[in-house]
Amino acid sequence: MSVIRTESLTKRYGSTSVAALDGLTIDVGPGVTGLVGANGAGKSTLIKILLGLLEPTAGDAQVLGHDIRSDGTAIRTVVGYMPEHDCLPPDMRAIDFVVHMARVSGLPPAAARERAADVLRHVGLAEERYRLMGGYSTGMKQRAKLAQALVHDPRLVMLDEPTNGLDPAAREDMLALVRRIGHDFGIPVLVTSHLLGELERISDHVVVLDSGQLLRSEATGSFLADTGVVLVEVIGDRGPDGVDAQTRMGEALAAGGVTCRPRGALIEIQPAAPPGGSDGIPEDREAAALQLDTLRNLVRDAAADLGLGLVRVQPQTGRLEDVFREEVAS
Ligand SMILES: Nc1ncnc2c1ncn2[C@@H]1O[C@H](COP(=O)(O)OP(=O)(O)OP(=O)(O)O)[C@@H](O)[C@H]1O
Repeated sequence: MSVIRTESLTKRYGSTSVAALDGLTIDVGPGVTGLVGANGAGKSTLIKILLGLLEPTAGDAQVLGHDIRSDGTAIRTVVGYMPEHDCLPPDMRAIDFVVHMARVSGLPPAAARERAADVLRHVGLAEERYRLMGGYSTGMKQRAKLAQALVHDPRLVMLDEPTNGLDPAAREDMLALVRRIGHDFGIPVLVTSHLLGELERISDHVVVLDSGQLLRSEATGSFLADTGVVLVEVIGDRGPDGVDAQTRMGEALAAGGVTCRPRGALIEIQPAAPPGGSDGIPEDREAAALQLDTLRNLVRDAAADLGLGLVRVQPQTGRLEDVFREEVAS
Protein backbone atom coordinates (compact mmCIF):
# COMPACT_ATOMS: atom_id res chain seq x y z
CA MET A 1 0.00 0.00 0.00
CA SER A 2 1.41 3.37 -1.02
CA VAL A 3 1.29 6.22 1.45
CA ILE A 4 3.35 8.58 -0.69
CA ARG A 5 4.20 8.22 -4.37
CA THR A 6 6.21 10.61 -6.45
CA GLU A 7 6.94 10.39 -10.15
CA SER A 8 9.86 12.32 -11.69
CA LEU A 9 9.35 15.14 -9.19
CA THR A 10 11.51 18.16 -9.98
CA LYS A 11 11.77 21.54 -8.27
CA ARG A 12 13.82 24.54 -9.37
CA TYR A 13 13.57 27.66 -7.25
CA GLY A 14 13.16 30.81 -9.36
CA SER A 15 15.47 30.86 -12.34
CA THR A 16 18.20 28.77 -10.69
CA SER A 17 19.71 26.12 -12.90
CA VAL A 18 20.38 23.71 -10.02
CA ALA A 19 17.39 21.58 -9.13
CA ALA A 20 16.52 21.25 -5.43
CA LEU A 21 14.69 18.05 -6.48
CA ASP A 22 15.75 16.36 -9.65
CA GLY A 23 13.44 13.73 -11.19
CA LEU A 24 12.63 12.08 -7.88
CA THR A 25 10.55 8.88 -8.04
CA ILE A 26 9.79 7.19 -4.72
CA ASP A 27 7.11 4.97 -3.22
CA VAL A 28 6.68 5.18 0.55
CA GLY A 29 4.62 2.57 2.43
CA PRO A 30 3.35 2.35 6.02
CA GLY A 31 5.64 2.35 9.06
CA VAL A 32 8.45 4.78 9.76
CA THR A 33 10.33 6.05 6.71
CA GLY A 34 13.56 7.94 7.24
CA LEU A 35 14.28 10.59 4.63
CA VAL A 36 17.98 11.30 4.95
CA GLY A 37 20.49 13.43 3.10
CA ALA A 38 23.04 16.13 3.78
CA ASN A 39 21.99 19.76 4.31
CA GLY A 40 20.52 21.06 1.06
CA ALA A 41 19.74 17.58 -0.32
CA GLY A 42 16.10 18.56 -0.88
CA LYS A 43 14.30 17.01 2.10
CA SER A 44 12.34 20.10 3.18
CA THR A 45 11.51 20.92 -0.43
CA LEU A 46 10.04 17.44 -0.88
CA ILE A 47 7.93 17.72 2.28
CA LYS A 48 6.57 21.14 1.30
CA ILE A 49 5.65 19.83 -2.14
CA LEU A 50 3.96 16.78 -0.61
CA LEU A 51 1.90 19.06 1.62
CA GLY A 52 0.79 21.09 -1.38
CA LEU A 53 2.57 24.18 0.01
CA LEU A 54 5.02 24.41 -2.88
CA GLU A 55 4.41 23.81 -6.60
CA PRO A 56 6.78 21.36 -8.26
CA THR A 57 8.41 22.48 -11.50
CA ALA A 58 7.65 19.10 -13.05
CA GLY A 59 6.46 15.64 -12.10
CA ASP A 60 3.58 14.29 -10.04
CA ALA A 61 2.92 13.05 -6.53
CA GLN A 62 0.11 11.60 -4.46
CA VAL A 63 -0.21 11.56 -0.69
CA LEU A 64 -2.68 9.03 0.72
CA GLY A 65 -4.18 8.91 -2.76
CA HIS A 66 -4.61 12.71 -2.99
CA ASP A 67 -3.00 14.61 -5.83
CA ILE A 68 -0.57 17.30 -4.58
CA ARG A 69 -1.54 19.77 -7.30
CA SER A 70 -5.30 19.66 -6.85
CA ASP A 71 -5.89 18.28 -3.33
CA GLY A 72 -3.50 20.29 -1.13
CA THR A 73 -6.22 21.19 1.36
CA ALA A 74 -7.38 17.57 1.66
CA ILE A 75 -3.78 16.48 2.21
CA ARG A 76 -3.20 19.04 4.98
CA THR A 77 -6.40 17.89 6.68
CA VAL A 78 -5.17 14.30 7.05
CA VAL A 79 -1.43 14.89 7.46
CA GLY A 80 0.30 16.14 10.60
CA TYR A 81 3.31 18.34 9.85
CA MET A 82 6.14 19.30 12.14
CA PRO A 83 8.17 22.04 10.41
CA GLU A 84 11.93 22.28 10.76
CA HIS A 85 12.12 25.82 12.05
CA ASP A 86 10.72 27.35 15.21
CA CYS A 87 7.13 28.35 14.53
CA LEU A 88 5.83 28.67 18.09
CA PRO A 89 4.37 31.97 19.34
CA PRO A 90 6.57 32.75 22.37
CA ASP A 91 3.79 34.47 24.30
CA MET A 92 1.39 31.54 24.14
CA ARG A 93 1.03 28.63 26.52
CA ALA A 94 1.51 25.22 24.88
CA ILE A 95 -1.98 24.11 25.87
CA ASP A 96 -3.60 27.16 24.21
CA PHE A 97 -1.50 26.78 21.09
CA VAL A 98 -2.27 23.08 20.64
CA VAL A 99 -5.98 23.64 21.37
CA HIS A 100 -5.93 26.41 18.76
CA MET A 101 -4.33 24.09 16.19
CA ALA A 102 -6.94 21.42 16.98
CA ARG A 103 -9.73 23.99 16.47
CA VAL A 104 -8.16 25.08 13.15
CA SER A 105 -8.30 21.42 12.12
CA GLY A 106 -12.03 21.42 12.78
CA LEU A 107 -12.33 19.81 16.23
CA PRO A 108 -15.13 21.21 18.45
CA PRO A 109 -13.95 23.12 21.58
CA ALA A 110 -14.37 20.37 24.19
CA ALA A 111 -12.81 17.68 21.97
CA ALA A 112 -9.96 20.07 21.06
CA ARG A 113 -9.14 20.67 24.74
CA GLU A 114 -9.27 16.98 25.60
CA ARG A 115 -7.19 15.96 22.60
CA ALA A 116 -4.61 18.74 23.21
CA ALA A 117 -4.13 17.61 26.82
CA ASP A 118 -3.72 14.01 25.59
CA VAL A 119 -1.08 14.74 22.99
CA LEU A 120 0.84 17.07 25.28
CA ARG A 121 0.96 14.24 27.80
CA HIS A 122 2.12 11.79 25.09
CA VAL A 123 5.02 14.03 24.12
CA GLY A 124 6.04 14.57 27.74
CA LEU A 125 4.77 18.11 28.29
CA ALA A 126 2.01 17.35 30.78
CA GLU A 127 3.65 19.38 33.55
CA GLU A 128 4.81 22.28 31.40
CA ARG A 129 1.71 22.77 29.28
CA TYR A 130 0.60 25.91 31.14
CA ARG A 131 3.96 27.68 30.66
CA LEU A 132 4.62 30.26 27.95
CA MET A 133 6.51 28.60 25.10
CA GLY A 134 8.98 31.50 24.85
CA GLY A 135 10.60 30.12 27.99
CA TYR A 136 10.84 26.55 26.69
CA SER A 137 14.12 24.72 26.04
CA THR A 138 14.77 23.54 22.47
CA GLY A 139 13.71 20.02 23.46
CA MET A 140 10.41 21.29 24.88
CA LYS A 141 9.80 23.39 21.75
CA GLN A 142 10.36 20.35 19.54
CA ARG A 143 7.86 18.40 21.66
CA ALA A 144 5.27 21.17 21.39
CA LYS A 145 5.76 21.21 17.61
CA LEU A 146 5.25 17.45 17.58
CA ALA A 147 2.10 17.73 19.71
CA GLN A 148 0.47 20.18 17.29
CA ALA A 149 1.28 17.79 14.42
CA LEU A 150 -0.58 14.97 16.18
CA VAL A 151 -3.54 16.78 17.67
CA HIS A 152 -6.00 16.18 14.84
CA ASP A 153 -5.43 12.40 14.67
CA PRO A 154 -3.57 12.51 11.36
CA ARG A 155 -3.37 9.51 9.05
CA LEU A 156 0.24 10.36 8.22
CA VAL A 157 2.82 12.57 9.90
CA MET A 158 5.75 14.36 8.30
CA LEU A 159 8.44 15.42 10.73
CA ASP A 160 11.14 17.73 9.39
CA GLU A 161 14.35 17.37 11.41
CA PRO A 162 12.63 16.71 14.76
CA THR A 163 15.98 16.21 16.52
CA ASN A 164 17.47 19.51 15.37
CA GLY A 165 19.29 21.34 18.14
CA LEU A 166 18.74 18.61 20.74
CA ASP A 167 21.38 17.27 23.10
CA PRO A 168 22.04 13.51 22.97
CA ALA A 169 19.55 12.59 25.72
CA ALA A 170 16.76 14.75 24.27
CA ARG A 171 17.58 13.35 20.82
CA GLU A 172 17.10 9.78 22.07
CA ASP A 173 13.78 10.76 23.71
CA MET A 174 12.56 12.35 20.48
CA LEU A 175 13.56 9.31 18.41
CA ALA A 176 11.72 7.05 20.86
CA LEU A 177 8.62 9.24 20.48
CA VAL A 178 8.84 9.04 16.69
CA ARG A 179 9.15 5.26 16.88
CA ARG A 180 6.06 5.10 19.14
CA ILE A 181 4.02 7.14 16.68
CA GLY A 182 4.90 4.75 13.86
CA HIS A 183 4.88 1.45 15.70
CA ASP A 184 2.58 1.75 18.73
CA PHE A 185 0.03 4.15 17.27
CA GLY A 186 0.35 2.73 13.75
CA ILE A 187 0.53 6.13 12.05
CA PRO A 188 2.82 6.18 9.00
CA VAL A 189 5.70 8.60 9.57
CA LEU A 190 8.02 10.37 7.15
CA VAL A 191 10.87 11.77 9.21
CA THR A 192 13.91 13.66 7.95
CA SER A 193 17.42 14.03 9.27
CA HIS A 194 20.71 15.33 7.92
CA LEU A 195 22.46 13.08 10.45
CA LEU A 196 22.66 10.05 8.26
CA GLY A 197 22.99 7.37 10.89
CA GLU A 198 20.41 8.78 13.25
CA LEU A 199 17.27 7.21 11.81
CA GLU A 200 18.57 3.72 11.11
CA ARG A 201 17.36 2.35 14.45
CA ILE A 202 13.82 3.66 14.21
CA SER A 203 13.05 3.48 10.48
CA ASP A 204 11.52 0.53 8.64
CA HIS A 205 12.49 2.04 5.35
CA VAL A 206 15.10 4.60 4.37
CA VAL A 207 15.10 7.00 1.42
CA VAL A 208 18.47 8.65 0.81
CA LEU A 209 18.63 11.88 -1.18
CA ASP A 210 21.75 13.44 -2.61
CA SER A 211 21.56 16.82 -4.38
CA GLY A 212 17.86 16.35 -5.06
CA GLN A 213 18.30 12.90 -6.56
CA LEU A 214 17.39 9.51 -5.17
CA LEU A 215 20.46 7.64 -4.00
CA ARG A 216 18.74 4.64 -2.40
CA SER A 217 15.29 3.64 -1.22
CA GLU A 218 14.96 0.36 0.60
CA ALA A 219 14.12 -1.49 3.79
CA THR A 220 16.49 -0.45 6.57
CA GLY A 221 17.45 -4.10 7.19
CA SER A 222 18.75 -4.66 3.70
CA PHE A 223 20.57 -1.34 3.83
CA LEU A 224 22.42 -2.39 6.91
CA ALA A 225 23.05 -6.02 6.07
CA ASP A 226 24.63 -5.84 2.67
CA THR A 227 28.20 -4.78 3.39
CA GLY A 228 29.29 -8.32 2.51
CA VAL A 229 32.21 -7.93 4.94
CA VAL A 230 32.77 -10.76 7.44
CA LEU A 231 34.80 -10.37 10.63
CA VAL A 232 36.77 -13.26 12.09
CA GLU A 233 38.44 -13.53 15.49
CA VAL A 234 40.77 -16.35 16.51
CA ILE A 235 42.78 -17.18 19.61
CA GLY A 236 45.75 -19.50 19.91
CA ASP A 237 49.47 -19.87 20.15
CA ARG A 238 52.14 -18.31 18.01
CA GLY A 239 53.51 -20.50 15.26
CA PRO A 240 57.02 -22.05 15.39
CA ASP A 241 58.35 -18.96 13.58
CA GLY A 242 56.86 -16.62 16.24
CA VAL A 243 53.95 -15.47 14.04
CA ASP A 244 50.83 -14.65 16.07
CA ALA A 245 47.48 -16.46 15.72
CA GLN A 246 45.76 -13.65 13.82
CA THR A 247 48.53 -13.44 11.21
CA ARG A 248 48.68 -17.23 10.82
CA MET A 249 44.95 -17.33 10.23
CA GLY A 250 45.12 -14.41 7.78
CA GLU A 251 47.85 -16.13 5.80
CA ALA A 252 45.90 -19.39 5.68
CA LEU A 253 42.77 -17.61 4.44
CA ALA A 254 44.75 -15.69 1.82
CA ALA A 255 46.29 -18.97 0.64
CA GLY A 256 42.72 -20.29 0.28
CA GLY A 257 41.88 -17.39 -2.05
CA VAL A 258 40.10 -15.20 0.51
CA THR A 259 40.73 -11.45 0.38
CA CYS A 260 41.36 -10.33 3.94
CA ARG A 261 43.30 -7.90 6.10
CA PRO A 262 43.86 -7.34 9.80
CA ARG A 263 41.54 -4.90 11.57
CA GLY A 264 42.65 -4.46 15.17
CA ALA A 265 42.45 -7.89 16.78
CA LEU A 266 40.08 -9.08 14.04
CA ILE A 267 40.47 -10.28 10.48
CA GLU A 268 38.29 -8.46 7.98
CA ILE A 269 37.20 -10.56 5.01
CA GLN A 270 36.12 -8.61 1.94
CA PRO A 271 33.17 -9.79 -0.15
CA ALA A 272 34.10 -12.54 -2.58
CA ALA A 273 33.94 -12.07 -6.35
CA PRO A 274 30.52 -12.45 -8.02
CA PRO A 275 28.12 -14.45 -8.52
CA GLY A 276 25.65 -11.69 -8.02
CA GLY A 277 26.21 -7.99 -7.55
CA SER A 278 29.06 -6.23 -9.27
CA ASP A 279 30.78 -5.58 -5.93
CA GLY A 280 30.69 -9.23 -4.94
CA ILE A 281 27.60 -8.87 -2.77
CA PRO A 282 25.03 -11.33 -4.11
CA GLU A 283 21.81 -9.64 -5.08
CA ASP A 284 19.46 -12.23 -3.64
CA ARG A 285 19.40 -13.33 -0.03
CA GLU A 286 19.69 -17.05 -0.83
CA ALA A 287 22.92 -16.53 -2.73
CA ALA A 288 24.24 -14.34 0.10
CA ALA A 289 23.42 -17.02 2.71
CA LEU A 290 25.13 -19.68 0.58
CA GLN A 291 28.22 -17.54 0.16
CA LEU A 292 28.37 -16.93 3.91
CA ASP A 293 27.98 -20.66 4.63
CA THR A 294 30.84 -21.54 2.29
CA LEU A 295 33.00 -18.89 3.91
CA ARG A 296 32.17 -20.10 7.43
CA ASN A 297 33.23 -23.65 6.47
CA LEU A 298 36.44 -22.38 4.98
CA VAL A 299 37.24 -20.30 8.07
CA ARG A 300 36.40 -23.18 10.41
CA ASP A 301 38.62 -25.61 8.48
CA ALA A 302 41.51 -23.13 8.38
CA ALA A 303 41.29 -22.57 12.15
CA ALA A 304 41.12 -26.33 12.80
CA ASP A 305 44.15 -27.00 10.56
CA LEU A 306 46.17 -24.41 12.49
CA GLY A 307 44.92 -25.59 15.89
CA LEU A 308 43.41 -22.16 16.62
CA GLY A 309 40.22 -21.41 18.52
CA LEU A 310 37.53 -19.65 16.52
CA VAL A 311 35.96 -16.90 18.65
CA ARG A 312 33.63 -15.54 15.97
CA VAL A 313 32.75 -15.42 12.29
CA GLN A 314 30.38 -12.51 12.02
CA PRO A 315 28.88 -10.67 9.04
CA GLN A 316 29.46 -6.97 9.55
CA THR A 317 26.27 -4.98 9.44
CA GLY A 318 26.85 -1.66 7.78
CA ARG A 319 25.87 1.73 9.01
CA LEU A 320 23.72 3.96 6.92
CA GLU A 321 26.32 6.67 7.20
CA ASP A 322 29.01 4.42 5.68
CA VAL A 323 26.72 3.26 2.86
CA PHE A 324 25.92 6.88 2.06
CA ARG A 325 29.55 8.00 2.06
CA GLU A 326 30.61 5.13 -0.18
CA GLU A 327 27.83 5.80 -2.68
CA VAL A 328 28.39 9.56 -2.82
CA ALA A 329 32.10 8.94 -3.34
CA SER A 330 31.59 6.41 -6.16
N1 LIG B 1 13.12 29.31 -1.07
C1 LIG B 1 14.23 28.91 -1.69
N2 LIG B 1 14.77 29.65 -2.70
C2 LIG B 1 15.87 29.26 -3.35
N3 LIG B 1 16.54 28.11 -3.08
C3 LIG B 1 16.05 27.33 -2.09
C4 LIG B 1 14.88 27.69 -1.34
N4 LIG B 1 14.64 26.71 -0.43
C5 LIG B 1 15.61 25.79 -0.60
N5 LIG B 1 16.46 26.17 -1.58
C6 LIG B 1 17.62 25.40 -2.06
O1 LIG B 1 17.18 24.14 -2.49
C7 LIG B 1 18.08 23.12 -2.09
C8 LIG B 1 17.37 22.09 -1.21
O2 LIG B 1 17.01 22.73 0.00
P1 LIG B 1 16.16 22.00 1.14
O3 LIG B 1 15.91 23.00 2.23
O4 LIG B 1 15.00 21.35 0.51
O5 LIG B 1 17.19 20.90 1.61
P2 LIG B 1 17.19 20.05 2.96
O6 LIG B 1 17.68 18.70 2.57
O7 LIG B 1 15.91 20.15 3.66
O8 LIG B 1 18.34 20.78 3.76
P3 LIG B 1 18.37 21.23 5.32
O9 LIG B 1 18.59 19.97 6.09
O10 LIG B 1 19.52 22.16 5.38
O11 LIG B 1 17.05 21.88 5.60
C9 LIG B 1 19.23 23.82 -1.39
O12 LIG B 1 20.25 24.04 -2.33
C10 LIG B 1 18.61 25.14 -0.95
O13 LIG B 1 19.60 26.14 -0.91
